[in-house]
Amino acid sequence: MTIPQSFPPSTDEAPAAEMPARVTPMMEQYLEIKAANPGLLLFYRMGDFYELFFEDAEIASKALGIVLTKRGKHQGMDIPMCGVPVERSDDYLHRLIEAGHRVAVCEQTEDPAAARARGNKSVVRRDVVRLVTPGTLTEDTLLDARANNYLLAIARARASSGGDRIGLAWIDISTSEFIVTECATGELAATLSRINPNEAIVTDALYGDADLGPLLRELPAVTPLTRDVFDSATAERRLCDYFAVATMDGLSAMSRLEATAAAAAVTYIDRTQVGKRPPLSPPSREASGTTMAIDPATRANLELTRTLAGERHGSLLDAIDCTVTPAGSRLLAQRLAAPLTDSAGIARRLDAIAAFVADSAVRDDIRATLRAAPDMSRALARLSVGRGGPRDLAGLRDGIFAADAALAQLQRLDDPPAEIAAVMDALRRPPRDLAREFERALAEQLPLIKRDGGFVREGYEPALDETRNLRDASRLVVASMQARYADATSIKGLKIRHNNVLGYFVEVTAQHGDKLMAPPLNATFIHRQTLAGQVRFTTAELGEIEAKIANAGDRALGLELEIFERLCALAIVASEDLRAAAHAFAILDVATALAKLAVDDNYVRPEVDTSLGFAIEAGRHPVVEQALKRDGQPFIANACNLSPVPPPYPPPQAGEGRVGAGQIWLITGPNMAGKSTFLRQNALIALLAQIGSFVPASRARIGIVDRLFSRVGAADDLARGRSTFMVEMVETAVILNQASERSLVILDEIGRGTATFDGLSIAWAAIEHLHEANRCRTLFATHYHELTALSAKLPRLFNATVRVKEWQGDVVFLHEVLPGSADRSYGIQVAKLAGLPPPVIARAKSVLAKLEAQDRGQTARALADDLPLFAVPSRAAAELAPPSEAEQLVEAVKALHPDEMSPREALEALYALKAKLPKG
Ligand SMILES: Nc1ncnc2c1ncn2[C@@H]1O[C@H](COP(=O)(O)OP(=O)(O)OP(=O)(O)O)[C@@H](O)[C@H]1O
Repeated sequence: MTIPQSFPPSTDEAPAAEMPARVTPMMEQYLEIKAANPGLLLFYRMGDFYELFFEDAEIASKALGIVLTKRGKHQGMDIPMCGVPVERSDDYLHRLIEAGHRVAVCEQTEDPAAARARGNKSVVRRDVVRLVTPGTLTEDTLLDARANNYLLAIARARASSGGDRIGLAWIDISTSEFIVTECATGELAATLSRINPNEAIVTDALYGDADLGPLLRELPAVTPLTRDVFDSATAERRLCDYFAVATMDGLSAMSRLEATAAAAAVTYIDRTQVGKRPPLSPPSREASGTTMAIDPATRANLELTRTLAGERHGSLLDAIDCTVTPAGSRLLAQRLAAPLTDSAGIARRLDAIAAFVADSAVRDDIRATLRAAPDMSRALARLSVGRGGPRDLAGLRDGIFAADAALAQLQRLDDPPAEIAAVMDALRRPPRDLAREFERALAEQLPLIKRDGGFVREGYEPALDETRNLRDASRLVVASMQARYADATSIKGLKIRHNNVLGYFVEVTAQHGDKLMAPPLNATFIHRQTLAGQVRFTTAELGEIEAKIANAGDRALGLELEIFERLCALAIVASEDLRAAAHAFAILDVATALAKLAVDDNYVRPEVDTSLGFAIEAGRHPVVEQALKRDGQPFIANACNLSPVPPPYPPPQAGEGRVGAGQIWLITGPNMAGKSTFLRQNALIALLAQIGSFVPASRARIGIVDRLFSRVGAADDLARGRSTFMVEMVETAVILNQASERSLVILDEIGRGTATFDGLSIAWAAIEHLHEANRCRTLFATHYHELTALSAKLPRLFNATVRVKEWQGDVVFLHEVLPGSADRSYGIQVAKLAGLPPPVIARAKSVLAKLEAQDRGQTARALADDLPLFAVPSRAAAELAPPSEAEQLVEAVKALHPDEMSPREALEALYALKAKLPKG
């Protein structure tokens, strides 16, 4: 929008007259504030409304579906305007934020009377009190209770070892969590999809970067900022300032790059909260490699937190989420997004679940306690930025009492494992006096917002009781006045009512109106308003009593607000202890929920160690099993063994001798037999084991998986100009280039998106590469039965198939995974089941018969004999050839980002480049 520099005039806040010649003081103020907040919609407070003008009004009216009106003119043109009532502004804000907008909320910061006192033409002072952006929300109404709301700052720097490094800092101000980490640029996509931020901030230069820019612009909201926000030289100072400490050393160990991102995040929070600093936990550092790396495609394909259609229902998270509190649900989502790679950490979580599996009585009692406990961390965050209400104080009170209840219940556990012992310590922290004080202070029924008053309990503060009595006594006087007036005028239906515009008034029906307006009654009753059915009056006596009531009411509210601030301050002093207890509740919720899931759905404790093993007995798919159960269908459990050495317990249906040696399972089988389900269930079991959950199997031994890759399902990515096949190949390339021995790879029908022979050849070569170069644990499902010939040459390749039965020309799916290979796909039978017209089925059968006459299998067997299987170029060899000096120089220049460098950094870079030149 272009902001008009000169404006039609007016003398006050009344709507501008048609075609005035000067800028109104109010519009002048509006334009100044608008110019100071570029890129944001301005909610400009006028009485009970937030008004929007010009292009803001056009955008908001369209996004919110509200009426666009006009107010005065500018340069002969109407000024578009729309408004939202302050009372319901949260709802409108929510919709604007969802639609990707950011909003500056501008309030009146003085009483209109004070403005009038300054002179006729004075405009009420207004200031922006807050910028509402997707990553900096605190209100319950604006937040999803079950999901974290992260603001992520992303900083980039050149590492001393060469290549770029990325520093990341993410904060949920509604819960105070603050985490930092570093990664290589190649890991950014996986890291972003793990953090799943609601808003990211980056430098202008990074936003425009040819490589990383597109990745960033895929996030739900990205705000590019000027370089100073990401200035590494001032980062430490800004962080110290925020945390009010002399040095960050005592709070958190961070790299310079992490500190740069962290400082950018707190600077942005400072800006958006306009001076109110939400308390944040000191940044906790996430060391790289401590979580399982899962790239965005795998995350999406495995439908971890959302299905491919974008629904929570049907995702793994939805299937395993038995938590009873929003904070527990958030923690479970966090854990699922970042499975651990440290077996001790996993064991700690599993121990806690095991304790609650063993003691169902304690588990059920804890869950009942948690169900009634409020979301303390979000209540606390709202109170600390001045947006809390009486119910938030009550939330903290109830939370502390719930901590006592939970502690008593946990003490019934015989020998609490480490995680539960830590939870118990945290639950002891919040000061009990605080809860007792809140208990004494707060009334039974609490209003949502403090300005409504009435939340302080009678008897808590004598001065407040006195003022309230005065106010209530005056109200009684009004009641008796009504009776007296009715008597004196002989109008039975005379009422004294109240509204915000007129205050107290006498109301009679239209038929009695004339009587009060005629002598002698008109000496007492002063006409105020005539409506269709009623006439309204006031009297001098009523005016007086109204003033008394208003004064007493104002005084009472003032006292209540003072008490509120006092209580709020007490809570803030105890905020660290309260947050610790809130987090302990979340841990307890997750542990008891996963224990309940384990018991209800018959999950077992996995054995997770540092080996490269992978042996699942009677594994099931957690989501498909639940869906089948709802329909009364059983899920057929299947074993899987990808361990490099024979395990002590061979899977029940395994073939002779070969199972233990197989690292790649090549699964062939008819359509609809359950290949994809089998692939995914094994990946999900590994994932569940590493978040520290029991798993759907009768036994599972899993050597830590460092990266999980999947290539399943196919969808185009038209937005990025990629066809289905291209997407498939890009994802396959990532796997072949990056999977290591510790990775777990699942590949479903590689190569099916192209011509048969191209597809078969690609699948063939990919398996050889996985076997020889990647050497990772792999599940590979395919309809190319020719690939099974590879097992003759690849010693760690094992053929498995999903069994079906043919019955009267139809196919019956048994869903059993067995050693061996399928001889056919039964595609035509499945097509028949799907309802393809009989002539098409008949024709397909005859075409198939002809095609099968030309035996492709023979060619494949010959290929398996011929191919130089071990000629896969080793990565080490490729890495050995050192780059030339010229290549090194070019790489070094390419890696420079002049827009992100200070003059000093630029000079240093220049020296470094010069030093790289060949001597002489
Ligand atoms: N182990 C199982 N027990 C019971 N039902 C199963 C099992 N595995 C799969 N199913 C059912 O069979 C359906 C098809 O499974 P899936 O999609 O895994 O088959 P597929 O072999 O990959 O098929 P296609 O080759 O056509 O992609 C599933 O939706 C599920 O309802």
